[in-house]
Amino acid sequence: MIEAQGLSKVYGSTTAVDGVTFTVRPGVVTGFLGPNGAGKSTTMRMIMGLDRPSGGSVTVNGRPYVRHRSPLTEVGALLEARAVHPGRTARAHLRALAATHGLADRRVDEVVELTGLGSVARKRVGGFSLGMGQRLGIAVALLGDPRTLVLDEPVNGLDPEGVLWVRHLARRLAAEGRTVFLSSHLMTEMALTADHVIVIGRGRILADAPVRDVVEAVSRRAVTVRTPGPSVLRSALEHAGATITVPDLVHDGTLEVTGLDAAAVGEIALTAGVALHELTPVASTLEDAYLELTADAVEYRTDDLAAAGSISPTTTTGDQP
Ligand SMILES: Nc1ncnc2c1ncn2[C@@H]1O[C@H](COP(=O)(O)OP(=O)(O)OP(=O)(O)O)[C@@H](O)[C@H]1O
Repeated sequence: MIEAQGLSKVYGSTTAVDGVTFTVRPGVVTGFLGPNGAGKSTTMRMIMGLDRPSGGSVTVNGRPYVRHRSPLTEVGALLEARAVHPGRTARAHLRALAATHGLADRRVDEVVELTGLGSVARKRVGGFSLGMGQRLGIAVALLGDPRTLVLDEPVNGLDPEGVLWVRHLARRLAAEGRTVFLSSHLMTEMALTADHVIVIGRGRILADAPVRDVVEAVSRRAVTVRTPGPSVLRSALEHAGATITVPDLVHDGTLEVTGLDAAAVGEIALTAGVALHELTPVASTLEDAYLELTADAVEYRTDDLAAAGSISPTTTTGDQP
């Protein structure tokens, strides 16, 4: 379990992380999504005790990272810019780490096997591809058989087979009851891997909810409707507070409506006495939801989604620059 409470990090005039509060629970894969510079890596570094918070706190399995006596067996991490001596072999690197943490060499063999590094374990790390480097980083994270895993962009640089491998690994580790927190900017990948997502933008939490709720909150609010009476329907819908995002461009009576779900649009059409030839909720993906969440003013989007669905925003108020 990872618990952040009012966690902040300020670098000079940049507020990288702005008072975030969230809990990452065991038994599920939690995705950490956000555009570049959103504060994901900074948050993960604070979880791992590599950056000192400017405010608030974060604990792993009930304690700050630095207060764990054997942190490697408590939490394993893959963070960006991992420093590995390029002249060392992967196995030597893992054995050195294992030795300093009192772990048996047998565990090194296990993680080499688990991460598919068998064929390159005796090669120098300096010659590794990005993908092999990622696998080695994941091997390090798994070395202490930790209850909690923090993986920053674990699929970065992996080929499709590697991406699939990370997905299965993350799901298996969560199914074993571990806490799995992984960041990505690949929305589609996250939709397939994560059960729950925390979306961050400009250092603030934009959504903290099960993946399906984030997607539903967006899809519920976009509907395609086709009618022989578009102008009557349009004014009735606008009167009810909807926005017509795509007007009847090809003059076949098709409108795209946001702000109301399909049921509400159907009822308004009935009241207005307009026939409908089509009424289709627009299927959304996590990518749509994510783009919508991160596109606009933070507070508006957070409140809006919370009102539309069961998403509980962690951010409250505050002026966004
Ligand atoms: N050591 C540092 N010194 C100064 N500013 C920093 C430092 N680390 C991060 N920042 C700034 O803090 C903000 C958040 O950066 P962070 O790397 O946490 O974002 P991110 O979500 O991980 O983005 P990315 O996906 O690009 O890695 C950015 O504006 C970044 O420039």
